Amino acid sequence: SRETVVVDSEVDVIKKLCATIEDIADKSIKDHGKFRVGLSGGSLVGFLSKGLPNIKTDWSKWILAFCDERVVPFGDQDSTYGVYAAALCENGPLKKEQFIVIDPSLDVGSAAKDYASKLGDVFPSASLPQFDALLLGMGPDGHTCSLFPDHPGLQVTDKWVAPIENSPKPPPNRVTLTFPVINNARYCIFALTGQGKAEMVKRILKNEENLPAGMVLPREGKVLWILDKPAASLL
Ligand SMILES: O=C(O)[C@H](O)[C@@H](O)[C@H](O)[C@H](O)COP(=O)(O)O
Repeated sequence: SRETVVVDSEVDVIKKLCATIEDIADKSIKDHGKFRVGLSGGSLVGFLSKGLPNIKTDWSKWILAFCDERVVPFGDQDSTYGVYAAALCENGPLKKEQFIVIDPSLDVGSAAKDYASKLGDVFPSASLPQFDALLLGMGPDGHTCSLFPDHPGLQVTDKWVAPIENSPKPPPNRVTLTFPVINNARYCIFALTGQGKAEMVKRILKNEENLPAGMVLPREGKVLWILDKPAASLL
């Protein structure tokens, strides 16, 4: 099922996003003792860096993986893990050991295989990883994770993690969760702000065009789009 919530501003998007995460984390920890969440990069990093430290949760039960990650050294400004670690570990509530990270020293294909096996350790008995929540953004072209329009990565169904070597959004080399994993999540949450996303939001949520972000429809789970007024202005 898909739900859309429109709030006034970015501050409200952050509040709604973090309140929703707090609630899902609480339910997940009560249900199976862990909260297994996938993080995206882009503007979501800023939203979570600002909002997460305020939530009430048992941080020790969190396991954080990445919906997609750039295959660059962790110290590189393009490393999504690197930015989250600086924001949430150095003097924040999380420890680096709680993050499931790629091995950036590998080539992209090997990094994808390596990451899939690390996910296997997090979801030991599963035939398919089932994240409690995947936190997503959407690019102005309708991409999400590192799954881009008209890109072969969209069709991958025999892998949990796909290598992307020609990402239209720099840097070019990334690994990304694939749709079998994405649509096996209990919750997928998009957080979008700004007029720059309005056209694509309309094409996906109103016109139902088949773009990557619109293909996020968890089989048994829920997808929630949290938009500020500018991003929702064409709905
Ligand atoms: O690593 C990445 O680049 C992100 O995972 C990417 O998928 C992001 O979510 C979208 O590009 C939206 O980015 P913005 O929110 O910054 O527009």
